[in-house]
Parts: sequence; structure tokens; C-alpha cells
Amino acid sequence: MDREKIEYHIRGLLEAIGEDPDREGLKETPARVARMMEEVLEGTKYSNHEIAQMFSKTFAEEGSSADEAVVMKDITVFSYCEHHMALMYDMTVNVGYIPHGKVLGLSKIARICDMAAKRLQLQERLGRDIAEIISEAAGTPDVGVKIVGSHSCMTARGIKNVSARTETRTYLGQFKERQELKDMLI
Ligand SMILES: Nc1nc2c(ncn2[C@@H]2O[C@H](COP(=O)(O)OP(=O)(O)OP(=O)(O)O)[C@@H](O)[C@H]2O)c(=O)[nH]1
Ligand SMILES: [Zn+2]
Repeated sequence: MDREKIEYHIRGLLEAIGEDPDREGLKETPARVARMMEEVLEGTKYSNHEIAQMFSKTFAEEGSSADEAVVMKDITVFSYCEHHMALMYDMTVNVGYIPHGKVLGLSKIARICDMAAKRLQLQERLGRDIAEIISEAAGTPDVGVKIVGSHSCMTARGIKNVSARTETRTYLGQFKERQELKDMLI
């Protein structure tokens, strides 16, 4: 990510909206926004494959069978819609997978969701990204992801429907066929 270029353009943006980028309160804003973008869009720097490699700490769990799903619920993330660069907030992600001989470190599931969300996203694609990364990191074809979130491009502007929540589900492998696995993500 090009921090200097972001600073330059944020300054231009402030001018374009009729602000004085040199007034006291805004002097440091371009640099601050550039730092924020580096942080909140960090996932842009990595491919799904690279994120899977970063967070692939697993433990052998030979006893796991095809009937045993690991489910983590209510992982909170923030993302940014690619249409308006507006915040997706109040988002929770539920992730389930069936281990095939190894289990992922629990914190890595939350880290994967966090990093995949730190991109300009669509909620639907975020679900697919998380499913794909979990599948590779845990070495399993069986993954389910449910996301519920609010989009500020719909709540704070436009239609201004404050209560609208979007639910998306992504199923890979056995999660496509088995209702009891889908039910675990509810
Ligand atoms: N499918 C999907 N759509 C999204 C997501 N985030 C934002 N959108 C939608 O993207 C669409 C962009 O529509 P446009 O008509 O190009 O933009 P707009 O004129 O600002 O639309 P309005 O929001 O209806 O005022 C809107 O309907 C948004 O609600 C997302 O994660 N998934
Ligand atoms: Zn939007």
C-alpha cells in the first residue's frame, strides 16, 4: 500500500469537498487516514492462499471423525463495501468445519475472519473468502460460514434503513448436503 499516495489524495479530497486541509483540525488528517487505511485494509496485501499460510497453526487430532464439527460463533469483524467504501459494521461471523485429522488453533479462525474482512468487500465474497481460507488452513473440504451484518451504505445514507441486516451463508463439501451441519451455524 502506498501511504504517501493515500495522503496526497486525502488532501485533495478534503479540498474537493470544500474544506481547508491546512486548518488546525485537519492538518494531520491525511497522514492519519493513510495509517488507518493501512490498518483496516491490511488484508488487501495478501492473497487467500497467503492468509491460509499465515494462520495455519494446527494440532493433530486423529480421533476426529466426519461427524464432529468445530463451530465458532459470534466472531466480530468490520469490513468495507467496495461500492461506497462504506463501513460494514455490527458484523458477526459463524464458522464451522469438519476436521480431517487436524484442528486449527481456535484464535486462528478469528484471525482469518478478521484479515479477510480487512479488504474492500462484498458480504457474499467475504463469506467465500473465509470458507476458502479455512478450508486450506485446516486441510478440510467441509466448511460452512454464516455472516450477519449491517451496511452503513444502506443505514447511514441512501435508503437509510437502519434496521436492515444482511445474512449470507457459504457452504463447502458436506455443509452443502447435511442439514444438521447447516443448523449448527444458526
Ligand atoms: N450484494 C451486495 N450488495 C452490496 C453490498 N454492499 C453494498 N451493496 C449494494 O450495492 C449497490 C450499489 O448500487 P448502485 O445503484 O450502483 O449505487 P447507489 O446509487 O448508491 O444505490 P443506493 O444505495 O440504492 O442509493 C447497492 O444496492 C448497495 O446496497 C454487499 O456486500 N453485497
Ligand atoms: Zn455500499
